[in-house]
Amino acid sequence: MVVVTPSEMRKIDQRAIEQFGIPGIVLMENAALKVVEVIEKVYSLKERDRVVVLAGMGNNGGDGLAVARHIFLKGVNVKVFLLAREEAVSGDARVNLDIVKKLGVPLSFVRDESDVAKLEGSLKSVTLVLDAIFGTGLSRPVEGIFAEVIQLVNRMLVPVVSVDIPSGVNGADGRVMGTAIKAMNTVTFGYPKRGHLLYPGRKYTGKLHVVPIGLPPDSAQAVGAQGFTLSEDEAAAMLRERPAEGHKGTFGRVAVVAGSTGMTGAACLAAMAALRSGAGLVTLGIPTSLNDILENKLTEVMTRPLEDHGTGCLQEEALDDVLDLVRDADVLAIGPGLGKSGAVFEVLRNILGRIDISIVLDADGLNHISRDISLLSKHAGPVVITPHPGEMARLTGLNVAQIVESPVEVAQRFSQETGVVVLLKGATTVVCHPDGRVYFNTTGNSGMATAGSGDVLTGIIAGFIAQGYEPFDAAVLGAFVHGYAGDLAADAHGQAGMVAGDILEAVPLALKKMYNLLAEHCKSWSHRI
Ligand SMILES: NC(=O)C1=CN([C@@H]2O[C@H](COP(=O)(O)OP(=O)(O)OC[C@H]3O[C@@H](n4cnc5c(N)ncnc54)[C@H](O)[C@@H]3O)[C@@H](O)[C@H]2O)[C@@H](O)CC1
Ligand SMILES: [K+]
Repeated sequence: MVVVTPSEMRKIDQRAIEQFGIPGIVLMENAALKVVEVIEKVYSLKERDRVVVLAGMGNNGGDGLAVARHIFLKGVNVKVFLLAREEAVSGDARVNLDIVKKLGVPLSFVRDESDVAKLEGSLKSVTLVLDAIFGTGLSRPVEGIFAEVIQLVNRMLVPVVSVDIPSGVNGADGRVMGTAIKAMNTVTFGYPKRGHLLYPGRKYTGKLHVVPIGLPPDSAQAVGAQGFTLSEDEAAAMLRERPAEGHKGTFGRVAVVAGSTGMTGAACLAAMAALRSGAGLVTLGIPTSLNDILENKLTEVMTRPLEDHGTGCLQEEALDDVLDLVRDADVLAIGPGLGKSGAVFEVLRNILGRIDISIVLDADGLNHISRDISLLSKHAGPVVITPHPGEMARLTGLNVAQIVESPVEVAQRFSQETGVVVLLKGATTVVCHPDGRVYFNTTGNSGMATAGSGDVLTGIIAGFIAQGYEPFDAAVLGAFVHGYAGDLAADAHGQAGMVAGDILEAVPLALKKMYNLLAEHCKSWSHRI
């Protein structure tokens, strides 16, 4: 599903109106009818119910006024509070304001403290509040009477449906502009906006309903939108067929170089995740002193001892063996638990210059690369990096707060500057392609913020690349499957106590569910597993 920015949405609306001659008031009416449909489905309003509509001066307010009219005509007790002077309302919103007035829909103005007190009285016995104060036209921080009204609604803990986006949430990046409505449901038009999917906006949005309003087909593509998210169906549709006649080689070979003393778990999780995501063969390169431990811990993964001079940490002399290990592989996952010694940096530096298979670079691998990010551009094959905000901070020289505030901008810029696929982990993980595409991942939960979770993700992505997925698709699907497995793990164990091993164990089940979904959609295919 395509995800747009407010400015792309403005272009989409403009194009529908100017190039296709669909009047703006028609789009507004379609939008309002869809909001009414969702409200009826979720709340099944009766005549005795009381609805308060909060309308701003723009088209978002216009939508709210049109919804108020429809609810009024159904006989429901509705009251509109307009947060604007009447003269300030123009265009399509004005048309709807005039209709509301002529129909006699109860209408009050909120201009000062005493009006806010009146609103508070009305909110005491309300069934539902419709928030149509600001939409995608929000252009500055919310202050004054607007902030007071929003905070009042949040304080009263009444059920809120937001029109298009919770008022106060920035549609471009999910930032709260001073204060914002906490909605239980949000009905948005045509396409989800980035602000619905990025935190904190995602939390304020509640359940998101994306409804059609009669826009011309492929509107988002026509204005060059490059954001997207995946529903379960869409993610399942990305899965590659697993040929019945396939053998180990068909499903690819993964080399994992990981681990050091005290960090053998990272190596195990990454290597096993590659197998669990469907790769045919996985070989783990591991410092020699740790080989016996790994041989014991792992059954299906092959191991390859690498020179460590008894230190439990990779030494420069390991390079030839690493190059040999990689010779037969389709992809190299390198980094988890490798440690911070200079020798590891030397190995990494030499590998990047000498091989051309895809590389998934994570954890300590990324910390080493921060010393010289030009190495990323030197690699002849595709590179996927999977930093968390701390690692992204080291890579870019920014601080963590800057990364968390603008994850998409930072990841996108880094991807474009270095030519690598950047998967930036977060509550909403984003994946950026150097060509500008951005994926917003919505699976997963905060129980996944647990040691080793990222190692599992690295393994899954490598496993997908080995099976022939394009590196960007592997990262996108990897983020989806990792989060999906995390959700299954949380169902089984709860978010507090789940550990990375639970996520790993749930990966095959997540994949099975997705393959089954795919099979349901195309019954004729023969790859149900
Ligand atoms: N044809 C269209 O363009 C359609 C637009 N639709 C609705 O229109 C909305 C966008 O409408 P608009 O562009 O009119 O914008 P909004 O209705 O979101 O609000 C913009 C108005 O609020 C003011 N404003 C912005 N930030 C403010 C702040 N912090 N404090 C006080 N005032 C502030 C602006 O100056 C402007 O007057 C969408 O969210 C959607 O709900 C829908 O009706 C569908 C069709
Ligand atoms: K709104």
